Amino acid sequence: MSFVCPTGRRSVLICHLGFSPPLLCCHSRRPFHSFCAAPINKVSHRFLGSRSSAFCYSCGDPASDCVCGVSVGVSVKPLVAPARHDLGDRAARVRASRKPADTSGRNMPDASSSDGYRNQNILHAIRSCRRKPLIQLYSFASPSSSLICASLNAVGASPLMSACAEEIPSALAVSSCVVFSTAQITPLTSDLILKAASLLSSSSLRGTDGSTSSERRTIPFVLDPVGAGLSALRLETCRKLVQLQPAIIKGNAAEIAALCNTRTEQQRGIDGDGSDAYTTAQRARDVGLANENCVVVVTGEVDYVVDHENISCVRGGHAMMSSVSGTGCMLAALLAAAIVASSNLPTPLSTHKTAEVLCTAVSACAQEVMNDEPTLGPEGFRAKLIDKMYHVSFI
Ligand SMILES: Nc1ncnc2c1ncn2[C@@H]1O[C@H](COP(=O)(O)OP(=O)(O)O)[C@@H](O)[C@H]1O
Ligand SMILES: Cc1ncsc1CCOP(=O)(O)O
Repeated sequence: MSFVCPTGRRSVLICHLGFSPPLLCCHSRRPFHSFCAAPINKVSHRFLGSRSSAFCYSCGDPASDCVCGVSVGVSVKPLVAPARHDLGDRAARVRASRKPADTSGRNMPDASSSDGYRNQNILHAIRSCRRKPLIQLYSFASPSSSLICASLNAVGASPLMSACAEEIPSALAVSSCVVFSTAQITPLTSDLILKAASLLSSSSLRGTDGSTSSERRTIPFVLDPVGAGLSALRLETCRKLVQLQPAIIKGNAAEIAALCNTRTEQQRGIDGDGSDAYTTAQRARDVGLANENCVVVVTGEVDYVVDHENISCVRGGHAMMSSVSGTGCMLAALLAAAIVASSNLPTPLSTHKTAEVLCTAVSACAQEVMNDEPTLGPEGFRAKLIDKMYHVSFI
């Protein structure tokens, strides 16, 4: 059964109304038997009676374990929770449409088993930054550029795609975080990227106030090794960037496998090739690609986030994401914005945690879009995904 918020802001759903007292609408504060987009941990404590418990509508987990960060509503159940299949029709459909657990990584911690930040809405945190995070992006392919710019703008960050060698110092001086991609690599862009990355890691970068980077905060960078296994130029450029210590490397399993030297055959295009993402994440840790200073995100049907000790997985999302060129690049750009937002939080998140909550939030948005409109095709999905991220909000 679904309801529309009286303020008209969001359509939400409550599966079961056997609770007391009535819930309050998060936007209008009027008694109303549903919630509107709100962090589930906040609403559950404030509005639920002692005889009720809340389950996230989006992921189906108990409120306290929910990691979606973009919950669109909760289903309210009596305290003694009935079997999961008894949840309301739509929630059951959501669960049925979830991606199957990948068996090889089955027993590993996933995002929902983490600490008190599990409900952190990182997209909201990006929007809440006092100054818009400015993300400088190098060498992204034109098919991805519009999606990257739209998604960064949607969450309240600013994209900058300066591609001029002479402009590197001034572009970097105003950047909050940088993303290097090999999407549209040429010998010229490779030089450009490496020049910019070297400047980032040197102490000679001057801030707009004349200070050097060593006197102010360091500017982190994210590496998106697009098609790393496709050509020697891509692989060599990525290898050199890895030496310069990216904060996050984000790639599909084929790309990360190429960086780990586990693939000898040529990658076919830029898409994932069905390599096992979990094994690849383990390998990234074993060979030191993922280390104390560098988190590796291996994307695919299940995303894996790995550093020198932890591997966690993020389930969710929708297969439609792999039908849209640029969703991987978009994720890299949003990860960069999330790094900035996280460092501005009163208690900054670790880079591992930042990557985990960002992947979770993007996956949840994608899943919600397709749950709302299962008949969407790739073009509609693309637009709705941006709109969904734009409307993510806290009460
Ligand atoms: N089958 C799938 N189901 C759910 N999400 C997916 C699927 N395939 C890819 N994604 C998501 O799409 C985004 C891009 O991942 P991927 O397609 O692996 O990257 P790339 O576009 O770089 O090859 C990630 O957020 C990932 O979680
Ligand atoms: C079409 C294309 N060609 C080189 S890079 C690129 C887009 C990459 O998109 P994705 O983010 O899905 O890897």
